[in-house]
Amino acid sequence: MPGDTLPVDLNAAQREAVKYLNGPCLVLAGAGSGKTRVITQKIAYLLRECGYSGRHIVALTFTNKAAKEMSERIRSLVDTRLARGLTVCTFHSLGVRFLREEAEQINLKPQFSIFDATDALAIIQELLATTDKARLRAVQQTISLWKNAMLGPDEAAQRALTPSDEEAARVYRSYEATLNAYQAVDFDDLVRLPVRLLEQNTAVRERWQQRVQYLLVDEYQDTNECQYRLVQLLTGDRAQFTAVGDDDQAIYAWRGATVENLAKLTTDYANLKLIKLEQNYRSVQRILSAANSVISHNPNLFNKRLWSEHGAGESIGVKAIDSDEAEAEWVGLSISGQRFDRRAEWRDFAVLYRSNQQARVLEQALRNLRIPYTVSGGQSFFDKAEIRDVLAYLRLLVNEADDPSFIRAVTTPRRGVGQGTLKTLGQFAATHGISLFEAVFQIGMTEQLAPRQLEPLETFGAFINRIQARAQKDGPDSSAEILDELISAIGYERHLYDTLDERQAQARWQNVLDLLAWLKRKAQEDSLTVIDLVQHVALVSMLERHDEADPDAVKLSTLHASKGLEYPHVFLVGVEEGLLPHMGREDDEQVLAADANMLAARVQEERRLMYVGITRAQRTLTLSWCKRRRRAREDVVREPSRFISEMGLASPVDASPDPQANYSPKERLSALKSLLQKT
Ligand SMILES: Nc1ncnc2c1ncn2[C@@H]1O[C@H](COP(=O)(O)OP(=O)(O)OP(=O)(O)O)[C@@H](O)[C@H]1O
Ligand SMILES: [Mg+2]
Repeated sequence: MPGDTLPVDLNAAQREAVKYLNGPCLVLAGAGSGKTRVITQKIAYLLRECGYSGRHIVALTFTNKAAKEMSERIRSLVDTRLARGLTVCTFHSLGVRFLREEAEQINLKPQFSIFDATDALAIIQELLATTDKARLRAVQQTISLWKNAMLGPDEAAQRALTPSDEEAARVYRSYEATLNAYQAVDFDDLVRLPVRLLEQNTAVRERWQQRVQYLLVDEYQDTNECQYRLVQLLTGDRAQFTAVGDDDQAIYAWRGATVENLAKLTTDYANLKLIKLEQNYRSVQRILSAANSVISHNPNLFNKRLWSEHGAGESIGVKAIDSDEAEAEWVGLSISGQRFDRRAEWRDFAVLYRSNQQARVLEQALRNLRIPYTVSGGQSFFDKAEIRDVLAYLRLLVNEADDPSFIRAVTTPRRGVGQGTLKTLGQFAATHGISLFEAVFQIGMTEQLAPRQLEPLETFGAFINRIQARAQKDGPDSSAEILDELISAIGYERHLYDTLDERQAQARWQNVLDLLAWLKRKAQEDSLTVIDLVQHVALVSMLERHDEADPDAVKLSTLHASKGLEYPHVFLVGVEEGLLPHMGREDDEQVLAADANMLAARVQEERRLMYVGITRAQRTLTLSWCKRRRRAREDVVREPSRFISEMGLASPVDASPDPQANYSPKERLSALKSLLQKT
């Protein structure tokens, strides 16, 4: 029998959740109630007390960062030896591992490429032959929703009712064929393909069910249909799993996630153990009350109310400011002042916002004030041109069939391969059903290209082959060396200085160096070969930036990316109608205005996002909204968000928690001076 050496810092309900092993278990509870803690402690319990081997436990988190934090936490709780083989990762990373092992079963090479949203959009653009961004994105979104609902091109075509869905269904078919030709999968496939294989192939299913003896899922409310199926298939009839979630924090409906998955568990598993947690360990009571008050305006599936022993805390501040620039500066000054007054660290502060576009002014203001900061959830580092350039080479090394990477690599830096050459090469490849890279070695025999066209192609081919041979032969120890060799052989630094002004070239080269340093560190830490690295990178680019180290810096983050995290002091900026709740672009606004149900659903999802934001705060929360904001080069008049009045604050407008926060810079400076004199 397992002993009872659970740590004392679990309450009765948490303990029950940790120790429950008689089948499926759902922990349903509000923010900060220790759901994630239940998962970590349960893994430790399984390893230490119940004789589970790490190899048989899989824990799924929502982001790579959350996975990393969870692994570290577990390693601090149990002996490294015990945790060996343990899998803590995102659904998508698990999908990559699965597909690499099972690739042959679905006619995929284990070195398949993973296409991110930008790659996918480029393919759709080519197929649709339009540059209308809104239309492209709509098609992409529709395909993605179909994939997540496990609908293939045929089924999609059958169900398509509107002309735009019919168009999307046509594109879907060619899109699949294109991915196939490139030996590539997109993000949705990382879950969809494993599900399909597990459903169709009994031997594979039994093997995986043997392997996954206990499964844990964090942030369960944001799983989609496909992810739900994966959980079911991996755990089989034994259904040994624990899912934790909070329906009030479901913020990914727009990506096909469905909170109904929570309710569905209760119907699919008659023996489901449902555990609720009610004590919040994160925030002071005022913050919790505000969160409870806002979310009570939504209809919900499960009723829950949180309480905290942390005391009332300071009152929540709401600041109205003239413009977004003034708001950013005010936030920066307040943080500096509070850091001093509260003897806090920079890392104790987070600034959260609804939309990525808000980051730019905030970054500018913090830079001006010399406040260190990191940004997460922003425009991905991996979307920068220089990063995509370098990664194209790596992707091509790993998967020769990746034509988009071939084109990018062979033309950057310029090496005398022009559009005409590429076109001839493309036609040759298409006629023979081979990749562009293969075509390089075969087209020479046909005299379709002049010698001066052929020569740079062949040189390029030989160069890639040479490095490829090393990458395939050498183990993780050589990853760093191979990377260095590749970058210097490409001559990328010189290319940047040749094509850009010095300042830009310098900035971009620095990004490349950062990428290399990060790749090398990853290779070393996790003992990854160049091939492993490339697939790893594709996943990181999905949600988060490469901010793995935790420097003492203020955290700037979108609300979406702040999920699951906590900070002593939170500034929630831009709390305005139109921005939070977000109504999207103008065309979106019109669509919403015409459809009451859609509008209501949107506002509810935005309200949950507001709830997520409020509940990130441990000790203080300050909101701000701007009377005017720049929108597409125009100043637009704004109103405070309805969510502010829904918080039920005593005197909502301009009630600042910290009287000093209302000081002008000059006043603040003198306040600081006087404080300095006193101490
Ligand atoms: N029993 C406990 N005793 C003391 N502290 C606890 C306890 N349970 C959780 N905590 C702490 O409370 C905070 C919130 O816990 P955790 O992050 O696990 O909550 P959560 O329910 O996952 O929140 P979210 O919904 O935001 O993801 C953490 O700092 C955690 O260490
Ligand atoms: Mg959590």
